[in-house]
Amino acid sequence: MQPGAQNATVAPRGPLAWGQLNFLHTTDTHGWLEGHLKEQNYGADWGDFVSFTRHMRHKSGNLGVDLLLIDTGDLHDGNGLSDASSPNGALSNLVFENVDYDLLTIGNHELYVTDIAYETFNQFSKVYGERYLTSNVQILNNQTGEFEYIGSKFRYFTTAHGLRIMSFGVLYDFKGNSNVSKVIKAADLVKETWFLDAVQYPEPIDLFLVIGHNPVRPTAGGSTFGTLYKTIRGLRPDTPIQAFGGHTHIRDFAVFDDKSTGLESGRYCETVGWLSMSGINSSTFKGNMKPRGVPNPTQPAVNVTATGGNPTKSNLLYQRRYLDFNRLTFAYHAVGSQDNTFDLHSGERVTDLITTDRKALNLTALYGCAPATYCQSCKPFGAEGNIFPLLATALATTVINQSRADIPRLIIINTGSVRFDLVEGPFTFDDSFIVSPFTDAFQFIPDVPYNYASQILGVINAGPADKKRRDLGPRDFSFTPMTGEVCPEGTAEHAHDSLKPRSEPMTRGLHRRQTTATTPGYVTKDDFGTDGDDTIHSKIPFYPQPEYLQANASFPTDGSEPTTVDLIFLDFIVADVLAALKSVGAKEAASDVSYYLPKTFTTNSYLPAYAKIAWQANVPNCPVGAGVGSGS
Ligand SMILES: O=c1ccn([C@@H]2O[C@H](COP(=O)(O)O)[C@@H](O)[C@H]2O)c(=O)[nH]1
Ligand SMILES: [Zn+2]
Ligand SMILES: [Zn+2]
Repeated sequence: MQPGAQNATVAPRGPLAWGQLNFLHTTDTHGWLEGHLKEQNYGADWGDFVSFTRHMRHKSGNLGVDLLLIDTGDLHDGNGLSDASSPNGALSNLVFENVDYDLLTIGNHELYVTDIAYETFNQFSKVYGERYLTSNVQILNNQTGEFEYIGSKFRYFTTAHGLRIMSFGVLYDFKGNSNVSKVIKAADLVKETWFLDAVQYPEPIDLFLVIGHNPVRPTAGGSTFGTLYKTIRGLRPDTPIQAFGGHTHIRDFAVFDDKSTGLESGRYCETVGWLSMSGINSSTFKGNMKPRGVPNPTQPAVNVTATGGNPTKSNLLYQRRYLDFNRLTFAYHAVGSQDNTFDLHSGERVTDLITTDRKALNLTALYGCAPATYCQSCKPFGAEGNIFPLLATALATTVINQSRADIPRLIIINTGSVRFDLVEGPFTFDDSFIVSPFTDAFQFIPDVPYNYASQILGVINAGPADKKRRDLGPRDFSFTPMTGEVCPEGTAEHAHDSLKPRSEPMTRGLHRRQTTATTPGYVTKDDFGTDGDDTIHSKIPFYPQPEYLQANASFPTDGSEPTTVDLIFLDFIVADVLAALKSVGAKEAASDVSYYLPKTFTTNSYLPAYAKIAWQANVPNCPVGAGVGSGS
């Protein structure tokens, strides 16, 4: 745990059930390897996770069962530890690599920027070798001029206790990658000869493992698991298929059929997914089907939340759990691994490395003192305490081209560029990445007639979901409801609703007010019901937010409308803005677009610039630790 972080106070609901085959799953860590320094629920760091995984491996050995560790990508963009280095991930990947994963796959955030794509290919993928699966992602080899797979297309392997597994790693049909990589669509992948040959491999297959940076629920917009599942099931009617997904940042568990399920394990080092299963038929399995001295999995693959459920004929039994990323949880579940000492030298070394990196990156450098907590979804859009009015003020204050400062301007950003709540108290270099990590720059079209410019926000916010995010294919799921997000109707419903806006799962400001034994946090409903959260939490209010935010500045002071405005927007959303201009009949087009500010002033710049202007005076009286700690 990093200096200043706190441990959780509420223990897990009970011991984990261990089966014949067990999994620990992380996804969408986005650089949060230092842990959540301002929240008790998620206070563990990557060093604690290293100790935990080693204890769990040891325990699996004692129990005579298999344990596989899986990660499904998105390693950067979201935290200073990953994003303050160049290229981002250069230091955090070295921390991440201390976990001995069995299978990993690539996320979209490894492919937006060419340097990062090559760092992933040349460095990260080599650390894990054949365990890094990229069944549908290739990169340009500069030497040969040919595209080659970044990692392995598939991996056929036998576990320590003799299970024979065929595995694939499939990224959703991502379209926002830089031009040095190629993402092969799932519909094409499943027609490729090598894929069909791997599914019909001549050696016995006891289980298919399909991991992907890919929403795990096949019916979720944007997921390609349905395509993969149908193809494999069509050729192999009786073999269990187990999926692990990501990208939508939710806790979710989906039942595909009586021997196929999928787990998705949240985001940002808030969640470690646990899945155990027994009943896999295998002539070579030499371990224990029902390990003794621990609970064993009991749930058949029946969707208990669907009306009527679905019948099961298979012998497979499962348990899924979503573990909170804190030391109390890790120590609780590691008990019995060898002795009473949770911290291992290997873990402590990683904790020290993170501390050293944080110092070297100067992550605690202070821009100002935030006077309050501003959350992404715990308050209605525009309400006091909602982050977006603050961001509109910050944009209006800082996005100024001095040569055009007096010209009225509209500034539009995508709310997806905002990744986390902004907490009362010190606003640091680290926090600047936590809230707004991307480096999207501000473009503009000068002198757009106001009657056109004023319609753009409405058009893009009302636009069909499949037009909203440039990096997703048709049936985009811009909703991304963090399941754990404490939504009034329960989280899984949101996961199925492709029109719900993106949101965030926790509201740190609220945590301070909680005084009962249950702390606010994830409350998940999935196909196995409502008992998946390892620590029982109370709900946090959730309000959907629009996809785009607009600020205005230098408007006439007499309240009249300007005739023309500078229409400013992020380069990330230029295509959406141009399409909207066209749809309202404006003549402005791509050739009219240029940069409003130097490209170095980005979505990661405007909040620090604003904090220096508005929040520096508060620094001497800054309540250090304000907004910190759930349940305190
Ligand atoms: O340059 C960028 C890149 C991404 N975004 C936003 O992030 C999401 C994708 O994040 P995931 O973690 O993969 O879900 C994308 O849809 C954008 O909303 C961005 O704003 N700028
Ligand atoms: Zn992600
Ligand atoms: Zn993603």
